[in-house]
Amino acid sequence: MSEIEMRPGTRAEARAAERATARSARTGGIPLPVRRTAEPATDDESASTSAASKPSGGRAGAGARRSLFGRRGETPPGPRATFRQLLPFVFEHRPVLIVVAVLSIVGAVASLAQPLLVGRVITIVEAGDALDGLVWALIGLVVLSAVITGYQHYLLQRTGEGVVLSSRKRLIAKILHLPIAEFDMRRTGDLVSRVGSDTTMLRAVLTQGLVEAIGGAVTFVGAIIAMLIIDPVLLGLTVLVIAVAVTTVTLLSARVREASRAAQEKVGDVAASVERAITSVRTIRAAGATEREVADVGVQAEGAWRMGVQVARISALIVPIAGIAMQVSFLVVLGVGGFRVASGAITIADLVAFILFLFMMILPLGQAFGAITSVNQALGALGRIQEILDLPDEDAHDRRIAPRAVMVGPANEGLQPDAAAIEFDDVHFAYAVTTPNDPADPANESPDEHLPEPDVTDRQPVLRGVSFRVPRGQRIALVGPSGAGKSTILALIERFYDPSVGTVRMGGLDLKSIERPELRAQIGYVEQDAPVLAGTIRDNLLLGSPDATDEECVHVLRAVNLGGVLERDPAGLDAEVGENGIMLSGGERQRLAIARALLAAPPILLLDESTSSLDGVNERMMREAIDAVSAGRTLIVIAHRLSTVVDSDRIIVLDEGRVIGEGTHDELVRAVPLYRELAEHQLLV
Ligand SMILES: Nc1ncnc2c1ncn2[C@@H]1O[C@H](COP(=O)(O)OP(=O)(O)OP(=O)(O)O)[C@@H](O)[C@H]1O
Repeated sequence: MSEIEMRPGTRAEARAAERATARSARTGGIPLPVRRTAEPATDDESASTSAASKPSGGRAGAGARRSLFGRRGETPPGPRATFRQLLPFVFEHRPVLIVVAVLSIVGAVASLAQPLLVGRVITIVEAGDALDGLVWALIGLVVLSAVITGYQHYLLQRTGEGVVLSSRKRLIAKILHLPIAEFDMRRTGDLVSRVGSDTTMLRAVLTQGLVEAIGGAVTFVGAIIAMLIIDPVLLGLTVLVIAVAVTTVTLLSARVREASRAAQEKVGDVAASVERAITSVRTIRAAGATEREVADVGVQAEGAWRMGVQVARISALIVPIAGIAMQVSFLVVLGVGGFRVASGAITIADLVAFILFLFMMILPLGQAFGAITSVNQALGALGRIQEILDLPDEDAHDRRIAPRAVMVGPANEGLQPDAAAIEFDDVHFAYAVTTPNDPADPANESPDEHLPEPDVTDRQPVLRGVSFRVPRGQRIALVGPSGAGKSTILALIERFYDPSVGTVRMGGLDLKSIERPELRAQIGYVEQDAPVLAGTIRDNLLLGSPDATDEECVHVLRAVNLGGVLERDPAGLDAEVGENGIMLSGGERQRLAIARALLAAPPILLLDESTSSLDGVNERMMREAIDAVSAGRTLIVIAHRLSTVVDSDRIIVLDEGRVIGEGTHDELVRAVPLYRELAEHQLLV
């Protein structure tokens, strides 16, 4: 299995490895011991980790990863959608579809009238009578059919685009509301592929599928009735041939659906690999790994190609089956029909009309076969879409446990003024990691759907009984070795995750009783990594405060020592920052993110200090920025350079998920060996 294929299943491990590599940089070059919680969780601890951090998408969650664990290159069954799940997407466009259906019926009737007119023309010509307006009527019918077909085609294409649009909107809205834990376990590229590629498959249902089948059905039934009237014997023979073809196609269609779903999953794998390669292009280049990455993505692309070819192979069987059915029935009708004309059972005009009706019957049959293929392909893709749509939102769990949040009305209503701004009370937490079972193990087969159940394994605790208080208006620093759990503490305050045991409070209220938007309105959060989005400086600043004026933007930029970036580019606030803010230095990115948080003027600011750009100038600028932002608000800073936080009101020292010391810099240097070690390495004592 390639490195890329392994990736999602081992994400936490990969992350741990990355952290290990970055460790010395993160501690400012201090050779701190790796603080890994190697011992197994106690019962108490593992119990404590379950509820909140389990991935919500249990079975569904496994689907995205399942293809990566396939047996001998086969893709095990993945998420499947039913025809009923497809209907809401189609029925959203009911009015247009009704128009199309009516047009189809009119077109079908116009088509059905043509053989009758042709038969009539032959009879009149045979009798030597005048045709009068019959030819014109025939031409009119042909033109009418063509116009109806063209307009119907346009309407269907347009509606197909509408289905793609609405499915994309629903999917992206759902993705952006998923619990953060879902993103820990899913590959970005695969999610992007579902929005981009899977949704387009739904279009085919309309353009080549369902609605044309309505007109087709009318033509088909009409033709059968006409043929029955003309010659039941000939019809019987024709139906026999066609019944064989229909049975074969129906059997093949299930395989089309499965192969199509697998093909879409492979496309998701390709997208995930491409996303990884592009987002890490500098690292890959620097590591001389470009060709290997190209080859790896190529392998993924070939996987997608192989599955695409498999779909083509199965679909290709359907086309000749329809063709053979048509030819055989034509030959049968021609041969047997010739005998019947010779024996006087039917006239030549009847035979010609019968043959024309035969074509009319076979055409919708071909359409129906096409519809079966495209509907099955769409169901394959819809399975992947529905898998995400069925996941609960971030706040779904809250709605179950707290139907009405304690805080109603303005965000700070209900907060107790004299309570601590933030308080951790015996908090335990572990990230849940879902590892798909090996599908090769029959014990893992779930009998009903043959889907291996994910094995949700609670991992070692990251926080173990953490308690501390952050009084209002104070500046608190969290320090400790890499992996001690500092960023996790901020993630719990933001409610990206909930504690497994214990309580986190804001203003005396359990965070779980505060609705997330209200909670987050109280908090500014500056992440450690990639905190800047592609776009302009203005885009970045206005992200959380869309109504801020230019003056306010410039003011916060200056407050964090970023006035310079405005001067060096004539575009000023409209200067582009590049993908992930690549056009800015690491320190500037961090300060731009602080400015963004500052603009919203939150009473509480969480700052996960960057581990990079720790040269003297940046460090000074960061210290000044922190001074500026701490005025009049509660500030919790994760510090990797103690110099930026020595003058904090209090410093909390964490190690292996526990608070091992708390106090001022001087107190901690005296009392906590780990802190003294940190301070010594950073030449602060
Ligand atoms: N999303 C996640 N999924 C699974 N494990 C995670 C996740 N985030 C962090 N961890 C693990 O939790 C532990 C604590 O991580 P955390 O980021 O809180 O540490 P930290 O003290 O902030 O480290 P650093 O100083 O290096 O940023 C680490 O072992 C890490 O691998």
